[in-house]
Amino acid sequence: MTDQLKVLVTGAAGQIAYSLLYSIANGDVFGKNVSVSLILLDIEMMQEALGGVVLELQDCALPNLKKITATCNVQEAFTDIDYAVLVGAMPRRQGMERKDLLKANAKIFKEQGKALENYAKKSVKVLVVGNPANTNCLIAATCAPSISKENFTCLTRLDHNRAKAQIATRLEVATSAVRNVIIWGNHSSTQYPDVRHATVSVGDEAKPVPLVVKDDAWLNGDFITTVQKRGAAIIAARKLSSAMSAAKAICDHLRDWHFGTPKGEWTSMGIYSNGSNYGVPENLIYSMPVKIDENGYTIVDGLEIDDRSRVRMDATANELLEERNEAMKFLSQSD
Ligand SMILES: NC(=O)C1=CN([C@@H]2O[C@H](COP(=O)(O)OP(=O)(O)OC[C@H]3O[C@@H](n4cnc5c(N)ncnc54)[C@H](O)[C@@H]3O)[C@@H](O)[C@H]2O)C=CC1
Ligand SMILES: O=C(O)CCC(=O)C(=O)O
Repeated sequence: MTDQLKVLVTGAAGQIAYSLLYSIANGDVFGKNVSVSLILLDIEMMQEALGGVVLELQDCALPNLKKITATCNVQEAFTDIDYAVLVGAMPRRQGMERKDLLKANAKIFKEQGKALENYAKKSVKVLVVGNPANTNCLIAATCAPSISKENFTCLTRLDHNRAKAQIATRLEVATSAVRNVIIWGNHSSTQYPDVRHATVSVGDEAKPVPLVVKDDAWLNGDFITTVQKRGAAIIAARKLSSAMSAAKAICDHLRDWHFGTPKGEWTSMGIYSNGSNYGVPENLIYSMPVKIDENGYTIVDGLEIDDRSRVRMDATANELLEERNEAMKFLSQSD
């Protein structure tokens, strides 16, 4: 494993980045033995604020942090990077759906997809966070045809963590006792948080979550809608979208992608669908359960999908197909 990494974070003067950068720079994501060069990209207007973030990172006196580059220059930002954490995008406000951001944010991911194609290492691993995350990720992947589609992922780990926490709270157990929840589909209110295959540790035994919860009405009702609408609930309360929990989820996603998932566990990631898993259409970024090792991720296969799940999985795929149609219109427009 390499002992030096070049990590780009976009939207670096924004609120998620403010909660994220310390953990990356401190070695909590890529390990304490790796020195990290951080590249911080934000738009020109934000350079003064970004300068302040640099001052603070310097003042943290972190031994792992080899170099910090703050820039609004896309070529400088994307050159030779190992990881691209694409956060920079407009967040939604109260009353909006995430897909309402597509028009504003598609051009960012078109430009950054091209920059990945032209300047990044071909092995670069890309995590798209900016909303609508799945479709922005598809846009970036489409604009970077020489980079493997497997290297493009979007963040659904926040939804995964939310699902886990809801079950743990309900059962009054630690979140670490709950394993193998799944988020299927879009990072939107159509996502399907699925605990049919999840387990909870009771003593030495891992028991199926539905058997321990013993409340199918809750699992098929309020549990699902709470996870689906959690982002909106946070916006309503904070008048700002989630940042601390988003940053934590980004760290979890990157750490698992870099080091692998724990034995016997899977996680949820928005990944490229080639059309051969769980009836998900080809050429979508769709969240699925994956296990990760030194060879990359593999989709957990063979999980039984019941009729109710099928309907939910198709509904979120249909929303992604609609978003893709919109996105392709933006891609066909000249710059
Ligand atoms: N997938 C997920 O689970 C989550 C996604 N999000 C999304 O992440 C995005 C960022 O959220 P926040 O940090 O709260 O927003 P923010 O508004 O605090 O920060 C966004 C930053 O991106 C910058 N930016 C805009 N265009 C850029 C470009 N072309 N290149 C580089 N930087 C650019 C802005 O100047 C700003 O500093 C939003 O789209 C939000 O909806 C937020 C939480 C969870
Ligand atoms: O909900 C949003 O639009 C922004 C934040 C987000 O994606 C989330 O909290 O899940």
